[in-house]
Amino acid sequence: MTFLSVNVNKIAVLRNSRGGLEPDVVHAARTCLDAGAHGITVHPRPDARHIRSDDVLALGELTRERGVEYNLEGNPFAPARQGYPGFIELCRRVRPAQATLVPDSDGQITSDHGFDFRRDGEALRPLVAELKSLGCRVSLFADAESGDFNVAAEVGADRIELYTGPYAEAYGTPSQPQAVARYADAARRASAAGLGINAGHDLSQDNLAVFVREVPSVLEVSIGHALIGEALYEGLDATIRHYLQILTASR
Ligand SMILES: CC(=O)[C@@H](O)[C@H](O)COP(=O)(O)O
Ligand SMILES: NCC(=O)COP(=O)(O)O
Repeated sequence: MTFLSVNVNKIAVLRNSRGGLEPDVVHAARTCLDAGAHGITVHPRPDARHIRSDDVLALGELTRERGVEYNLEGNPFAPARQGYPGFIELCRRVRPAQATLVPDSDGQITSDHGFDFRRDGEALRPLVAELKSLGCRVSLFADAESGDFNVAAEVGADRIELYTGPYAEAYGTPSQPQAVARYADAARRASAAGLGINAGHDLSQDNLAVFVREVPSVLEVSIGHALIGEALYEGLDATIRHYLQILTASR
């Protein structure tokens, strides 16, 4: 079964909009895990617009206590600044089970592309090596169109995370079949290069079933934005259970 890692960034967006401690990111993450989610994802950004360093540490403790996967995502090249020690330093402090490296620029609204492995490979190599020495599985954010998964494998990555924004955009439109075919092809090429496959960005209860049914070997999806929105209507516990039903039925 494809694992569900719940991204709780959006809980922190709501909390930060007023200051204070509510809604509580750790409480929300615990509720997701109680409902059966396999892990927790966060993607702290240097501007600390949502998840902050203290959240990263607190969720590290929760996931360790619960024995579940912690997936820390972020840009390893963004410099440290006041309140943000840098992505690799956060990984040194919490040693997440999985570190997902994402090439986003500071101030970007959200992630919108994967690595150019030919251009970025040599810069990634020592970072991947350090993360692996910390005990992290390393995943690299990737576009389905990338032709260079062999380079990602060669610099030491264990997995790629397919950036599913374009799939979500194509879903329900006449270009859905071509989009699905592109992702299925990407997954086959990445598997052939020896990489495991994760996927994420703008996945939802609407578009998830087709993705996991048609794209082979997806080990994990990380989902946040749509899921937290859906939880406003359905409740967090019920929403997680619906996602798990979708993933179980698509096995
Ligand atoms: C890499 C990825 O697709 C997600 O981590 C996404 O970028 C979430 O980040 P935001 O919640 O800041 O949009
Ligand atoms: N890696 C993708 C992720 O964590 C969640 O992305 P989204 O569902 O918030 O778009």
